Amino acid sequence: MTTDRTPYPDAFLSRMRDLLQAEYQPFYDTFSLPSALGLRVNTLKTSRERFLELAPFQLQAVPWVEEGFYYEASDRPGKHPYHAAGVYYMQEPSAMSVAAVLSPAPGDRVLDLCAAPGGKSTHLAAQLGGTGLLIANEPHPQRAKILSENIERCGVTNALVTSEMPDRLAERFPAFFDKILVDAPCSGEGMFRKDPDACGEWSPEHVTGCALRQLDILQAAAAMLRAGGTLAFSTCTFAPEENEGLIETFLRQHPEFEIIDIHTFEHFAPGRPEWTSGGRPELAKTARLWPHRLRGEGHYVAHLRKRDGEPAPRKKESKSVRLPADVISSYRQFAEATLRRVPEGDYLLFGDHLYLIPSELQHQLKGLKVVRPGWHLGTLKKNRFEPSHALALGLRAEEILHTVSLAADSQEIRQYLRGETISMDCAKGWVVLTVDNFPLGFGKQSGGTIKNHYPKGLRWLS
Ligand SMILES: C[S@@+](CC[C@H](N)C(=O)[O-])C[C@H]1O[C@@H](n2cnc3c(N)ncnc32)[C@H](O)[C@@H]1O
Repeated sequence: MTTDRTPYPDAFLSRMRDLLQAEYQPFYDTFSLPSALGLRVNTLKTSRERFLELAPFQLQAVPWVEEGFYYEASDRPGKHPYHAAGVYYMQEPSAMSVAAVLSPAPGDRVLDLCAAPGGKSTHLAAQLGGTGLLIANEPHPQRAKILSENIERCGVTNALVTSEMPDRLAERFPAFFDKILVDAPCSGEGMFRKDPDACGEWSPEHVTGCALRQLDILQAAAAMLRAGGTLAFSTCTFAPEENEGLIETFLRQHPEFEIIDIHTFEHFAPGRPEWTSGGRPELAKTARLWPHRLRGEGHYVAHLRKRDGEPAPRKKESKSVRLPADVISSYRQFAEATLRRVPEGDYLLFGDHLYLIPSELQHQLKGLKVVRPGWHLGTLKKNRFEPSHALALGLRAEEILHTVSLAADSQEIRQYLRGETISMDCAKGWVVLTVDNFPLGFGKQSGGTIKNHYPKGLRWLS
């Protein structure tokens, strides 16, 4: 039931009033304020400083993430060619805190278990800087596709996208990962202001159901973390059952885990042990992001370390699978004629599609639903090689022999993003079109015209 004043369920509001007491009014007042809009610079593509020189937006720094900025609605960054080039990811500012807490180190094996649409996966990938390995998993097939497109747009070359239930992955990857993120499906109370329709599904029973599902997901995550590894658990809800209460239940069942204090970020408020049945004081080391205390939506983050358990399996020297010689030679012929750096490593042929994949996973993927097995290089078509969009977006302009550099406000950029041909005399054959030196995609020049290879599904409407 809702009051006629707000779309928010009465039971939700009265629970928040009981929990927050004197803080309830400032909390409640935020529901009539606009949500903060955020974008995060993709450091796989550029630095924070260079972005600030180039970006035509009204930006203010998000205090808890160096790469994060607030923008104004009139900036419309989703309509700028930089977005198509993966220069930034539009992400709710509080949500940026989670990868900042998990903070993977170069070379880590990282799992993002509930990953679509990919805000936190692309942040984790940027932190890895092309090293190590990221598995971004999303069980819902349609959402996994969107996740995969975002991984591609952001130029991530060391990630796999899977679409599995967590327990199926846990069978395959025991004690495998150094860092795991569980950004759990939740009752979404923290997003009610941004999206009042999200209230429709809410009920006290829904909250209980979410907590049960989160515990299952956490159990699978625990099995996949190596001894000494760390795990971040986050939700965008206020319900204690899905936050401190869930972590308390998990710790009771998993004494090998401990909470790491994340109060190095001054804007975060401590977790609330008094809102759980057991009241374990260390729950105060988890963090709550409150909309009345910072410029962002409601979020909860817990950072856990697995003290002991199985060590990570050693990296296996897997024998790379040999591909037919004509496949490799057709790829190399293309790459040597088009690129300054030829991406090489362990290849995988998936139908006609050629990928580079992390070698240690060659034999672990069989039987899993894999949406993107690695960096898609291109497709073999009757003895010729056609490069993929992912190849263009995973390269830096300096790594490409022939680029056509377009200004962000040029007519040609809009033509290209709409899928139109462009009249231009440049190097014959494959070229990469760039916006201010950020690759946007392939085209093929002949007779003074560049044929458009920007993917049909991504094209801008006229
Ligand atoms: C909060 S969203 C993730 C947002 C994402 N991390 C991001 O930053 O863009 C939770 C995701 O978990 C997925 N999900 C639902 N049930 C799941 C399950 N049992 N195991 C793993 N993920 C699940 C949902 O489809 C949804 O995409």
